[in-house]
Amino acid sequence: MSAVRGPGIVGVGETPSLRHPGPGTSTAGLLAEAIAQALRSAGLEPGDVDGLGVASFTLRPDRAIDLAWRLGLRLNWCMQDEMGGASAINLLRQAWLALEAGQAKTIVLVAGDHFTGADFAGLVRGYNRSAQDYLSPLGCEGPNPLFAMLTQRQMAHTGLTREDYGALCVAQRLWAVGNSNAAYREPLSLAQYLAAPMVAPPLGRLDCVPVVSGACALVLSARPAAISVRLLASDARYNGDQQEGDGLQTGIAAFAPALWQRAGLGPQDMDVLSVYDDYPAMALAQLCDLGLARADDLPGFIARRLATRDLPVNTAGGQLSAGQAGTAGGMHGLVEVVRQLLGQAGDRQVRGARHGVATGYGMVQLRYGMCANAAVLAREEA
Ligand SMILES: CC(=O)CC(=O)SCCNC(=O)CCNC(=O)[C@H](O)C(C)(C)COP(=O)(O)OP(=O)(O)OC[C@H]1O[C@@H](n2cnc3c(N)ncnc32)[C@H](O)[C@@H]1OP(=O)(O)O
Repeated sequence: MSAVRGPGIVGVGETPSLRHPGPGTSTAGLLAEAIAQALRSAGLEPGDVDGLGVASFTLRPDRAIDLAWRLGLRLNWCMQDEMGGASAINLLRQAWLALEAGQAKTIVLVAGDHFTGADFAGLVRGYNRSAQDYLSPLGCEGPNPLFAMLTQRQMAHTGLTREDYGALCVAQRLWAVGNSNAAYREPLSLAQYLAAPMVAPPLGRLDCVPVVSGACALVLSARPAAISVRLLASDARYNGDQQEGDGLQTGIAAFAPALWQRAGLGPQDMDVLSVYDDYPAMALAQLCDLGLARADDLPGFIARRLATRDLPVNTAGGQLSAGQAGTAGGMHGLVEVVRQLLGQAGDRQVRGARHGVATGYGMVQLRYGMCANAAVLAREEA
C-alpha cells in the first residue's frame, strides 16, 4: 500500500455501441450519457466538475464549450481535440498537466459520435484538404484502401497471412463476448472471417473497424479516491511514422524506449493492453513498436500470445468487435485499460491487473501519421 500523491483517474463511463441508433439519439445525448455514467462510477456530481475535454466529429457545429453549456457545467478548464484515434490520449496528457498545475480539480474527458451511413461517408470524404484534393479523385474514399496498402506492406515484410490476421480478429471477438456494450459479441470462427466479403484487398469486412454510434468518458480528480489509476508516463509523435522502407512502423517506435524508462517499467510488466485497432495490421505494428512483439516473429506471436489470450490485448473486444464511434475509438481502449486497473471489468477482468498501457493512432493519410501516442497507467491504492 502506498500513499496516493498527485491526480488520479477515478471513474469510467460508456454507452452501448449502437449500429442502428434510434431516432431520438444525438451526439450530445450520447456524450451526456457517458459523462453521467462516469460521474456515477466516481461517486461525483456534475457540480463537482470544473474541467471538460471533448473529442467528437459529429458534435459539430457545436464545440466543447457548447456541450458544457448544455450540461450546465461551470468550468475552469475546457479543451477540444480533433486527432481522431489519438484524441483520447492527447486529452489525457493535457488534463493531467492541468490537474498537476492546479488549473482544475475534477476533469471529465469524453469522446463519441453519432453516425448514420451518410454522415460517415461525408466525414471521410471531407476529412482534410489533402484527402479532398489528392485521395478522393483517385477513388480512395476513406481509410480502407489506404490501410489495405499498409497491410500489403506488412504482409510482404513479415510473412503474415489472412489467416494470421483472422486469428487476431477471432481472439478479440472472444474478449468481446464479455462486453455487453460491444456491437458484435457473437464468437467468430476463422472460416467466418475468411468468408466475409472483400472490401479492399487484402482487407475483408471483418478487418475494417465497424462504424457505430456511442461515447466513452473518464473522470480525473486532483484528489484521487481510495482506488485510482495514475498516469506513470506518456508520449506522442506527430507525423512520426516510418513507412518509407519495408514494413510498417508507427511513431510509437521512436519514443517507446524513453517511455518505458520514464514509467520505470517495461513492456513485459504490462498486465493489460489496449492498442488502437482500426485494422489488424495497425494493432500488430503498435505491439511491435511498444516492444511486445518482433516483426520477424509476428505469425508466431499471434499464435502463442493473442490466439491463446495469454497476453490480454484489447480485452473489451477492441474496436474491431466493440465498434468505433468516431473519435471514441481512441477513448474505447483507454477506458478499458482504466476499467481493468480499477477492477471494474466484470467477467473479462484480468485478475490482479496493476499496470497497463493504452495507445492511440490518428491517421487518414498514407505517407504520414497525424499522431501516435501511448499512456502507461498503474493502479494505486490509498
Ligand atoms: C480516424 C482515425 O484517426 C484513424 C482510423 O481509425 S481510420 C478508420 C476509420 N474508420 C473507417 O474507415 C470505417 C471502416 N469500416 C467500413 O468502412 C465499413 O464498416 C465496412 C466497409 C467494413 C463494412 O461496411 P458495409 O460493407 O457497408 O457493411 P455494413 O452495411 O456495415 O454491414 C453489412 C452487414 O455486415 C455486418 N457487419 C459489418 N461489420 C461487421 C463486423 N465487424 N462483425 C460482424 N458483422 C459485421 C453488419 O451487421 C451487417 O449485417 P446486418 O445487416 O445483419 O446488420
